[in-house]
Amino acid sequence: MTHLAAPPLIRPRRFPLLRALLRQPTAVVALAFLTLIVLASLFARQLAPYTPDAFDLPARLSGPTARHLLGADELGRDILSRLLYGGTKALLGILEAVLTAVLVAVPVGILAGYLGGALDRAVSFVTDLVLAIPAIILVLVVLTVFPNNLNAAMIALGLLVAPGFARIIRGVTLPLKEADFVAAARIAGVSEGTIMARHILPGVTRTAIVQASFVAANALLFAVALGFLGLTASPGEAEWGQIVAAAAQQISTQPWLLVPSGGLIALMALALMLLGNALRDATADVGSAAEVARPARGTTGSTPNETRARTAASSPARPADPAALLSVRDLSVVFEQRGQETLIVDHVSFDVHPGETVGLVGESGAGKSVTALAVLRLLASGGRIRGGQVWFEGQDITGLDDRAFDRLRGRALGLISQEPLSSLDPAFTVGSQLGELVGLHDRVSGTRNRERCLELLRQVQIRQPERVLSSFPHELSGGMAQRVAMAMALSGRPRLLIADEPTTALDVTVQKEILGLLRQLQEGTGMSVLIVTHNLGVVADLCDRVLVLYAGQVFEDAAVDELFDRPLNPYTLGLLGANPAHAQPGEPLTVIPGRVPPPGSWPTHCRFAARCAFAAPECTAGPVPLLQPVNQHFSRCVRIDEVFPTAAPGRAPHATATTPAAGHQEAS
Ligand SMILES: Nc1ncnc2c1ncn2[C@@H]1O[C@H](COP(=O)(O)OP(=O)(O)OP(=O)(O)O)[C@@H](O)[C@H]1O
Repeated sequence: MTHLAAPPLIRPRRFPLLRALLRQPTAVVALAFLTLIVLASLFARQLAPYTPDAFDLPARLSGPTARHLLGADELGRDILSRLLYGGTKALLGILEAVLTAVLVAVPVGILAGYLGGALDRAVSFVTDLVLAIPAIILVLVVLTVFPNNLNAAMIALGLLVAPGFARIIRGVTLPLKEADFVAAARIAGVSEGTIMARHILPGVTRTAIVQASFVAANALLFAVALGFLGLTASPGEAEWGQIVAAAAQQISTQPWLLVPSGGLIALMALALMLLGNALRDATADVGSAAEVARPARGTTGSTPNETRARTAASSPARPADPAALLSVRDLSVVFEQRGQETLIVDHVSFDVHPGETVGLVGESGAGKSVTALAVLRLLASGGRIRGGQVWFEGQDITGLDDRAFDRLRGRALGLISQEPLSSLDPAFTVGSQLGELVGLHDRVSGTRNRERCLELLRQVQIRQPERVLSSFPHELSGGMAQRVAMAMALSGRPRLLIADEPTTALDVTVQKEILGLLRQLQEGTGMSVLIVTHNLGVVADLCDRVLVLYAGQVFEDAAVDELFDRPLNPYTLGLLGANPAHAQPGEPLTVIPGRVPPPGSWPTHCRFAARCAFAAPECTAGPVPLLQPVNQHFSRCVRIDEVFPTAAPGRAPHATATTPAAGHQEAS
């Protein structure tokens, strides 16, 4: 029997972006360098060995010496001191440009993306216009109005880069606007202004930081260029552009002079760019959830609808459950075909606790298998996880490299598929294939290897294990092949077994045996099971919890008894109504009218609305969030109150979402 280690607690991590940034050596070096320059400039008076204009004529045009560490210019002025004193002006200019750009671009980008319409078109027009005119020309115009004024020039620069910056923020706002928690806040009656400030703004912050660092790098080069041309500094002033200009004039007599000033500016620009790149990578590491705003905290005196909507608002961004063996959060999967990506699994979240069996049900094409296979990184070619996290035993395994993940899969994570024969090589005996796995996991050979193989075959209740060991796969019946496949999955002593429709290919009596075996194995080993099935009977028999998927989304997530006693989603009602186990003799079986919309043509509103008997205008008004009307019972339906007055405990649903029809229909 496998003893489960208590999963380590997931400690909430603070400052995830900073942590991700500090894991990158280039970012650490760039940050350290920039901090040094800022501090040195701020404390120039204390640090500089001379005043910026102190002459030392004997030392003129000297290279580095003990008196002048970075050399002296054509008048014998100390280069180090001049660079230190000139830093404040350049850094202030950068700050002005960045602040102007951020203060304009972030609100404008959010407003344009969130409100759309005329404002969006106006921003788009202004952006195109500004991008068509070279920034330097507009800054020169500003400098003719405000001669020699770096502040005016840098504010103008900030205004000029703001439209492009705003366009990026707008792009990040668009998907956030469609997020479930934003829909929930809207349904709860939260004002648009509050939604933008509390839900959208935190979601665009990281993008804004990355962009700001690129603006800073450009602003530095711009400020130096203006100083170099003498447009924002007087000749001989201790200003970085002027220091470079003076050094450039002496290039033939003392080329060294360009090294400190040019080097400093080049290194600073490089550090800012590297920091921007590192921030972008760090943002990607932290995950797409990085762009998901924290939901609003509930307030006292909320109406039930508001409370529900807020509860739901927390669900897409709800943290991984530290008590869960497997915690999937906001998992999205796309398939690419002919260069086009189609969303198949859309922000699916669920937990599997130690020893728990969780069922994934839904009609064909709902995304059940893709969800399960994505957890195991076994997506068919063209499939890709686009977002979300998978936590296993308290560890975020989303970012594990393939080698580390391989060590997990096949050991802690096992799989049995719907086609057992496909997991067996027809060219080798069962003994040879099972023995190979035992050798890999237990590092035993010879008699001990064979003993373990026999033990595994007995564990899956194969009566003549010796004979089966020497059999080839084609000599096995379907049920026998599935038992062998289970023995192979068990050889790594999995803590979680993913069973992808394990009985689909088997006849009814064998199905029962295999399901009974699965239950016994689960109880005997304490492992958890995630089972993909069409069959609600299997769910009722085997599962502790069930997740109803529809068109790539979770429609209902509840404990099994709760789901069967008190379904809170019209789609689940439809599935239950269509279950042949509930058919009355002589009565026609009910079916859900219509078909599941195929991936790529999902509406932005409730995906089930077109087939739902309870559909009302609010169902097609916008995206429908996953609500939590009852503790640990989630449902994606905006009409729970009206359709299921049952949300109050103990009351059964009065209505069915299905229409009568002749014929037979399971969940598929
Ligand atoms: N290899 C693939 N290439 C392209 N699209 C795929 C691929 N595999 C799955 N899909 C898409 O993903 C959708 C969901 O597939 P999935 O196998 O997860 O459905 P399911 O809910 O398990 O249904 P079923 O019970 O019929 O297996 C399919 O309808 C299909 O559009």
